[in-house]
Amino acid sequence: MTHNTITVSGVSRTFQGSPALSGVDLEITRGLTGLLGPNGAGKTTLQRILATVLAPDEGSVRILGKDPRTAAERTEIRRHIGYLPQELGYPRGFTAYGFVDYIAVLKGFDDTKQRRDAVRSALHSVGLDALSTKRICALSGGQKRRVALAQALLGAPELLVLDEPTNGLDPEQRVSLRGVLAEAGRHATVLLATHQTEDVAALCDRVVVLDGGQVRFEGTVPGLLATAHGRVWLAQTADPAAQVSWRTPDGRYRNVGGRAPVDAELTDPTLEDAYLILRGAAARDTEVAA
Ligand SMILES: Nc1ncnc2c1ncn2[C@@H]1O[C@H](COP(=O)(O)OP(=O)(O)OP(=O)(O)O)[C@@H](O)[C@H]1O
Repeated sequence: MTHNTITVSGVSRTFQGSPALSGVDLEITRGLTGLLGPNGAGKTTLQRILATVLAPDEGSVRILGKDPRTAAERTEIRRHIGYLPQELGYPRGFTAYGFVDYIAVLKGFDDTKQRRDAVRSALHSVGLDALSTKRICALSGGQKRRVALAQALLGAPELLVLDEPTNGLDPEQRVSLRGVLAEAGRHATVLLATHQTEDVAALCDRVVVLDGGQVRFEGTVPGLLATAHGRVWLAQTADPAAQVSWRTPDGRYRNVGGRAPVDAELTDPTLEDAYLILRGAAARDTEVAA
């Protein structure tokens, strides 16, 4: 195990008697790992544990070679983490620059010049140079999200825990942020929770799918895609054999999952298809178990 690796062993976490995570085992290595799953799957709970803001009820994690249960090691981990929570509150009156600079002070950037350079670089990387002196309350939702991402990127941390970083961004911004995240993934361990399967397909080496607090898939993006090969077909009608179907702009139906008819016109699956098929299998397993 290198120091860039995150190891999650038998982690469970319950809220008011309901399990949010149940016996999660994972290894997350350097590069970009996508974290997919439906609403309530446990993605945010897992990310909060990895960001050391929440402790598991059971199991343990090792983050960058350290154990967050020990105060000194937890502090050391926090020095090397950039965390973008799902929601971030901003103190009233701050400009974008002022807020990111404030976080830089809290993160312990002692040298003034280095701190200013780091703040400017983080704001530049999310395309906010021109808006850096604007008050955050006057920014749009997507612009605020970019301020939040800038504070996570400060100082090029070894571990980036990002909860839906591209949420609310317009297509140009999403694509431009892919460049930032891809660059970060060259040097850091990045865990990217998202509902955007296209972002995972475009960016990530590996993918984890959580559902009902359990790991449903852990592997490479091509590995997840391969599970859908031969299971997506086009037809003139919605095929009852499919798990889901929808009408495409050319008038034909895209049928996903289930068993393709023998003479079906198969088409290449997307990561979204593979994810939907996996979700369907999870739903069937739950029905059988009930
Ligand atoms: N602080 C909390 N108090 C009570 N229940 C919680 C808390 N945090 C999470 N939960 C519950 O734990 C489960 C997992 O929630 P979590 O936010 O981790 O899911 P998620 O995969 O991030 O969902 P989403 O995609 O909607 O953000 C949900 O049932 C949620 O209601």
